[in-house]
Amino acid sequence: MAGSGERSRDELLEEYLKAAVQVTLEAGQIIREALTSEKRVQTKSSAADLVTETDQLVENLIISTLSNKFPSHRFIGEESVAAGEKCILTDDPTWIIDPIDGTCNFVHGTPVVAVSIGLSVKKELELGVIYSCVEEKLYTGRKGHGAFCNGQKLQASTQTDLSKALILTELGSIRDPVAVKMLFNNMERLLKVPAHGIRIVGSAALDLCHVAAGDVDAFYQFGLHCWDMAAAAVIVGEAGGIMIDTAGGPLDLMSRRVVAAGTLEMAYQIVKELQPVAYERDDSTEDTSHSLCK
Ligand SMILES: O=P(O)(O)O[C@H]1[C@H](O)[C@@H](O)[C@H](O)[C@H](O)[C@@H]1O
Ligand SMILES: [Mg+2]
Ligand SMILES: [Mg+2]
Repeated sequence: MAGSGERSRDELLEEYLKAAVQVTLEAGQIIREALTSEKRVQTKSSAADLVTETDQLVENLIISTLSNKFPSHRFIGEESVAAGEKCILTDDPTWIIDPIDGTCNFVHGTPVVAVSIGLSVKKELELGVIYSCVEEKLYTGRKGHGAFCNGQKLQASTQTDLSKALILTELGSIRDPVAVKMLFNNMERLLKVPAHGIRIVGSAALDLCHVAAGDVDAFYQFGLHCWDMAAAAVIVGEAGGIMIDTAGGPLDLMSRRVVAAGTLEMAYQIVKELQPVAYERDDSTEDTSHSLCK
């Protein structure tokens, strides 16, 4: 039991959640205000993998704010990793940050953009905050304490039949013809079941919030990153949903692939239809770029 001077683990996690919410709302306002302004756009792993000065400014704001409050914490940020920082998860409290999820939407002024901040402690995802900046919908989840959208409790879908499912996915920023063909093949296989429909909104984090809210039945993707999934893994789990590997095993945060659904039965039916698209892991240190998608 913590002494009177020390805070309990529960109090610490509550403090972490509060700090994450505060900086997420601040970041969301910056993004909302910059949505229709002139942007300086650069590319990363492909001509469709975009980054703007707002992504970088927001990530710096989040990291500086949280590291000032919690100096012993570590950070995995999408744009810091793009600038060469390592994407390695240790036992230390680690914030896993996507400053703008939906940057391509942001560049085009499409109002489907989010900030995503997850926290891992001893390699366990403990809390997640995702803010849909234009809708002003704040999704939060803390392990063992439920998931909420603007304070309303979230409950994932109970649908177990793939032929009655509405599914979300993302094609990502890969433009290699073979990989694109494989991504479309997976969509075709699901439509042949036939699933009710497949939708693409351009933000994996918001896709996963829809799974947590129960207004779609499942999401899957090959090619997303740990910062797209970290916060959502807590929110989906706390809403009664499930996030697993595309091969059916437990979620592997660094694997660049995921199936999320309201029920395990739904997730397994999707796993059965999917053919793998191999991407280099987020935490990969070898040079495998010749054989894997980036
Ligand atoms: O780069 P941001 O942070 O916008 O993340 C998106 C990826 O770029 C897409 O490839 C991916 O398909 C998802 O849409 C993901 O949300
Ligand atoms: Mg992202
Ligand atoms: Mg991003």
